Amino acid sequence: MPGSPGPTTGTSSARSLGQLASEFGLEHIGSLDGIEITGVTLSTGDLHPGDLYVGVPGAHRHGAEFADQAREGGAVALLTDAAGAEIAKESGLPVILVDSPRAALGDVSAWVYRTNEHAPLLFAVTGTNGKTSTSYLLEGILKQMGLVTGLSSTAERHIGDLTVVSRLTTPEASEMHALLARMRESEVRAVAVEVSAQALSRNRVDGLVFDVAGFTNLSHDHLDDYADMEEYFQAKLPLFQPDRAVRGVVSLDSPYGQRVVEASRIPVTTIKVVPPITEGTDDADWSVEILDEQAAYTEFRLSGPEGRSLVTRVPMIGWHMAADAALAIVMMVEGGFELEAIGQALDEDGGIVAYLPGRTERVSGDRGPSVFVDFGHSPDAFLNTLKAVRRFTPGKVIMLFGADGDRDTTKRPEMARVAAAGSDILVVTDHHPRFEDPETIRKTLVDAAREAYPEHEIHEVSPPEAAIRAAVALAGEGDSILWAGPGHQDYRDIRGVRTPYSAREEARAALREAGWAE
Ligand SMILES: CC(=O)N[C@H]1[C@@H](OP(=O)(O)OP(=O)(O)OC[C@H]2O[C@@H](n3ccc(=O)[nH]c3=O)[C@H](O)[C@@H]2O)O[C@H](CO)[C@@H](O)[C@@H]1O[C@H](C)C(=O)N[C@@H](C)C(=O)N[C@H](CCC(=O)O)C(=O)O
Repeated sequence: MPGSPGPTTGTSSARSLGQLASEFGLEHIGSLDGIEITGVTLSTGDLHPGDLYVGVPGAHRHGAEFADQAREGGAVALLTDAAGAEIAKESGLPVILVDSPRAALGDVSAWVYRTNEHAPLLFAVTGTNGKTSTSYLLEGILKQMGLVTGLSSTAERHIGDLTVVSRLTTPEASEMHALLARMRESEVRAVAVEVSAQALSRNRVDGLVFDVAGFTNLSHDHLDDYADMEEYFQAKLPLFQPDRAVRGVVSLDSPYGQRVVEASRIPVTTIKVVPPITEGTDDADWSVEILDEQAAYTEFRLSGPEGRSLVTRVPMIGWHMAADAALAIVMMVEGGFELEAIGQALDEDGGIVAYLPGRTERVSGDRGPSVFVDFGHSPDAFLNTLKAVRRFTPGKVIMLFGADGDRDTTKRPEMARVAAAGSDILVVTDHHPRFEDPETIRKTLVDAAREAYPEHEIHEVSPPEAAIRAAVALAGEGDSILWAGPGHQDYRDIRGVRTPYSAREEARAALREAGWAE
């Protein structure tokens, strides 16, 4: 079942529905006598027999409309609001009433799954860019320290060595707690969780208190969901309050970092790259100095209080990846690990060992142009990745990208301008058009780039299969192609249909066809 962590296997025993109602002081309709629940879900798509189905009023439908389907799938009760109870009154399911099912979901799930009994060390990472990278790097370094780890990220969820597909960056609270219960059964000791602003706005991490919360940066994104940057910024702040995290590590590399520090009500440690990326920020507790940038790795020195320091390598390109790795290390230090022990473990392996699917992932071999596939889809992400690629590219930098349909449209012109400014050649193509006309999206991008850089070489090629082949045909030995946007994803959303598609596979095929790879 995609996205579902699956049922727990029994070490988390069933809980009495009557006890749940009395524990939370909740009213109910129908008898709860003898009813046992083994899980919680708010989606019939993720339902397991024995679940409590939570009927949430959604953007499109009230979840209670699916109560019959839930009962047929094995749900033993419904938790919903008064409107939901009215909708589901013929379902035959006993109903527990709450004012806001979404707001109740986290605490109820934590109780059902006993999440806070023997909880692993919990790390949360938030920010516009670098959430996935920092989470994977945390997981990688924790593994190098010999721990059994868990991961919840945009790309994948990991329970030890088992991989579960991700649908949302941060799963709904019921799925999150079920995931943590599975992790406990697998004796996971430390978990890295990517926390989106949407997750904080929609109660998806309720019922959890993270040991350490990390902030990467904030820049233009998600203005389809938030009225402006200020509202988007404010959505991040609840993570840095005592009911959500014990301590925080905040990067000062974006101007918003300083404001996160000021608004936090938990002890916060700061980190920043030197020389600074953002002028005028305070000195940070920890600093990151980039020592060497190569196509295969970035080497950096991390220096902190009391003369502590380490030098290591992250197997990714760009200062921003070193910043993410350093943030992960300082989060571990705040989580109780000794910097010296971390340094020793990394030295034994020649640096950090982590594979980040579709994060400036090099898909080319030794011959021909270097080709990188990246997930970055904001102006800031484009800027950093293009700078990194430029640094080790002796020849031309070709930027291939498109923009998301039915998502923040205001960032498109800036994406195009940044893409043109940092490249020698632009190839504009399609990404997920969703319900928008792909040609119109491409036109916005091409027009914005042309207006800002009239002399720039721009090609408009659709579909992306043809665009990557066009980019490869324009490239030679010593050149680089950066394909920004699709990253790890294995589909394209075209008019609501997820068509199987992998940019990484397409890029490899294009290189083979051009004779650059076997
Ligand atoms: C805007 C938003 O967050 N929407 C989420 C919301 O959908 P919705 O309110 O439209 O739900 P609905 O279709 O009205 O259905 C109402 C309820 O009925 C249930 N239902 C519905 C149909 C059915 O057959 N069975 C069923 O049980 C649904 O699970 C839901 O609980 O509840 C759904 C169920 O959990 C989510 O899948 C859905 O996320 C959608 C897919 C989404 O795209 N969310 C984005 C905005 C998001 O959260 N993005 C961030 C991105 C972060 C980043 O890029 O950094 C993320 O964390 O992923």
